[in-house]
Amino acid sequence: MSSEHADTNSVRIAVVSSDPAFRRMINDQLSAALEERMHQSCDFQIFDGKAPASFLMEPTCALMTFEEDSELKMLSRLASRHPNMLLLALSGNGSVSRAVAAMQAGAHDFIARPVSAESLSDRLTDLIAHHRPAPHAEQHIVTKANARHEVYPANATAPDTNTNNELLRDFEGFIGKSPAMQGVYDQINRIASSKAPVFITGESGTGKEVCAQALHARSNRSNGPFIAINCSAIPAELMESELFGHMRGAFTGATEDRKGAAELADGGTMFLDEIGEMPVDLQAKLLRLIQTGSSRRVGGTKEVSLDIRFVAATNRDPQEEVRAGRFREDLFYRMHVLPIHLPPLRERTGDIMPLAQSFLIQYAREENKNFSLFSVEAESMLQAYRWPGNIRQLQNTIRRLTVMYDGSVAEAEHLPDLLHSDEGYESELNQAISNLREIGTVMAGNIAPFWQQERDIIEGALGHFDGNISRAAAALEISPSTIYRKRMSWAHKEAV
Ligand SMILES: Nc1ncnc2c1ncn2[C@@H]1O[C@H](COP(=O)(O)OP(=O)(O)OP(=O)(O)O)[C@@H](O)[C@H]1O
Repeated sequence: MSSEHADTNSVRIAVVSSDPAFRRMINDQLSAALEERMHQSCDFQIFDGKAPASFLMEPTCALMTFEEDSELKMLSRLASRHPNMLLLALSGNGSVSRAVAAMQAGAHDFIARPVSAESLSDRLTDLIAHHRPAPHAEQHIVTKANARHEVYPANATAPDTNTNNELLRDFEGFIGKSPAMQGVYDQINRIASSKAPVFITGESGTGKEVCAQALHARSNRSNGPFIAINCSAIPAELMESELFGHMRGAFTGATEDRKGAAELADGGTMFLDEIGEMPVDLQAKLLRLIQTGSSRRVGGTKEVSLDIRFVAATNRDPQEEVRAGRFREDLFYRMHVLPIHLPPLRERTGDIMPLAQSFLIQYAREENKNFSLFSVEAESMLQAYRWPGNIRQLQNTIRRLTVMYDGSVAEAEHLPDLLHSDEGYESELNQAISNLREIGTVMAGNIAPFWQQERDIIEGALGHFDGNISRAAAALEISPSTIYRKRMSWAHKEAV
């Protein structure tokens, strides 16, 4: 495994497998065999079943087990997102059709399992030595160097050349330079080297997993393992053995001794995603691990001392979960030492376009499309929308657009109906009105009709932006069509 002193030339290898025995083989045998064979240190990152949303630093190679047809999608996503990464698929079903399916999904090689650490390390050494990354030949990626020579259609805005290449991230996998995110990066920098637990909160899709990986990458244990456990994805009855491992015979089906996530994370970081979903009795055992730094396998008697940095995340209100008895109070206070909150996208609207632009370029490349820009109208709509599903929703919106349509400019009509509707705007207005009522500031006769006040606000914004409807709409976080519609209704009101 990666030593604490691994040099910067280490070979980065990602492992994605829901099979604990395979993960254990990698940890216990492959890493040493490979380092010996390659005469180079190797950094392993191990993921339990679900391929990560993104890597902080692209691995040279990824090993992925796939036993179900449904996993092919994940394989093909990994392959298309990381065209330069060597991708090795392994399956217990060594049939020709399985191998063909893997290669068609983008794997560079296919290996039937079981496979010994020695043959796997021989094969890997050979593949890595001969792997030539695909050149980044797609010309629709505008780089800083050639951006000045691009000609943009009249109704489109030139992309920010600092953000339109998905390889350009602002901070360890994050895109976004808003003051709110600068604050997050600053916090990550300040706390990364501490061993104290970190507790990340934030709505779904705000980047909590990206944040956990950034903390690991900036820590002095970045050469150690990063083990991610999604507590909502593991059945309750398997969770204890997933976390702590088990001894042979500990329960039906435990046919051999097995390390759990805790032992695998020794020397590195353990990310407990959706920690509030962990069964309460297991939370007590996790607390003990955090407090004592020692762990015992299910059915075992021996305690092992471990050196782990814990990072937990939840998209719920943890204090509310404590009140409801779903989250142990003692565990909450033990984990809640260094809190980080990821702000929702609607509170950092300045990040919307850099993110959208980067996703557009990335997905256009994956889908073999030419999209490279947004029209001014599309941009206004993206900026005006409130993105309740945050960055994940923005990502999905842009992916859908690149799959469904063609062209080089992403237009307003390529965006889903949701973004065209005024629903969000209307409900906010209603909320504002009821707030006003509540604080008793509405005094009949002493205040102008609502439509006139609304007109003053909108006309004020238009004046500020020299009559530019798109920019005024974006600033007011409403769609341009709302402004057109309101203007018609005021004309009508004034005429009567
Ligand atoms: N600032 C960002 N820049 C680029 N991509 C981001 C950013 N934030 C999030 N993402 C991407 O958005 C998607 C969702 O992020 P992530 O899984 O980290 O969110 P999450 O908060 O952990 O969500 P959940 O609570 O639903 O698990 C991922 O594909 C991630 O790579």
